[in-house]
Amino acid sequence: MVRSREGPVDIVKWFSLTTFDIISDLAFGQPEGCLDNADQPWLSVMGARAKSIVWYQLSIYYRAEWLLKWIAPKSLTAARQQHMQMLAAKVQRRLKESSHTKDFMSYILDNKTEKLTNAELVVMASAFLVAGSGTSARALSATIFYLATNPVKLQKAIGEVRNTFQEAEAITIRSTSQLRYLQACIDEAMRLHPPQPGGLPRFVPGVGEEIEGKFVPGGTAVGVHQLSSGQADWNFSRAKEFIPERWLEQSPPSEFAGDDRGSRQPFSYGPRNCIGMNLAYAEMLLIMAKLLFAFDIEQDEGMNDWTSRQKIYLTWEQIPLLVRLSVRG
Ligand code: HEM
Repeated sequence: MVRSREGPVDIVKWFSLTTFDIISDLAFGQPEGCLDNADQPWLSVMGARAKSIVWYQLSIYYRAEWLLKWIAPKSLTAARQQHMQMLAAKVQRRLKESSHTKDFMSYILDNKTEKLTNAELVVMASAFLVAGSGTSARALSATIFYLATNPVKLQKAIGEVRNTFQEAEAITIRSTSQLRYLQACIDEAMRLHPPQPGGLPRFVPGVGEEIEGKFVPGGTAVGVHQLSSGQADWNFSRAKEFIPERWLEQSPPSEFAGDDRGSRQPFSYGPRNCIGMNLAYAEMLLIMAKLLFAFDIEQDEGMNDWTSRQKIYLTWEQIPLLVRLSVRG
């Protein structure tokens, strides 16, 4: 674990390294060793790959994929290619060395009814690694940001963890499921700063459908913009404030009883929503509980506008969030 005796640490980077190692281990039976080698290429390549997606979307929208190789910045195209090569190498390594424990790949490879080609396995690897690491790291970073900028809530979350556990070894996936306040902090952070901030498009089927009282013709792409719906005053009371309590049952019903909780769906909704949601909560609660148990946390100067400074390229641009961690007194 990182200590900031030498100064602040970029918590975005350390969460990203942690979640990448976890998903790599679960999916491929091979932790990538990112926490021991913070300068490995995976994170930078994945960041550049995310940025390159806007060029693909643009060219698809205008039906001009052939233009891509001229308009997309070369560095982004190169990062995308490097990412695919690294994924292909990872898949090959896993195919050569069968895993001692059951990983996600075991189930895919054991499936004899639908055998996947190498190319399909690489795309599947990409889905697991990209969907399963950056998203959780983003939610964790946002939770730390909002806690560090709201010291009263931070103390409440720390209190819950330290009163529940007397020793670090007792902090497990099973035992952290009882941390209601911490879970509410994560939910509130994902409301204000959803890891997938945009509206994931879906096409209206057939000739069209009525949506919210308006007819929308078939073939139209529709979606609910998560960042906007999470922060809309008509969905949430005191919408711009970080108030984890709104996610907890309260009696008598609080001022948040009228919140439209369903308007916020960070894991999407319906048959193609996130298959990793339960895993994500388990992983986030475990990481966050261990961090708050062991460290006192303070935000570094100049970080107050962290959320408003970053751009969105399908997902958030990765800019550092500097915090000071000191071993609890
Ligand atoms: C806070 C953490 C996470 C968030 C906010 C999140 C969010 C999402 C969202 C919004 C989608 C729908 C994407 C779309 O419709 O295009 C999705 C899909 C998916 N997620 Fe997650 N995710 C998280 C963690 C994970 C984890 C840990 C895994 C690990 C396995 C994972 C695996 C997937 C996969 C494989 C899909 C595609 C499902 C499908 O197409 O049927 N996610 N996720």
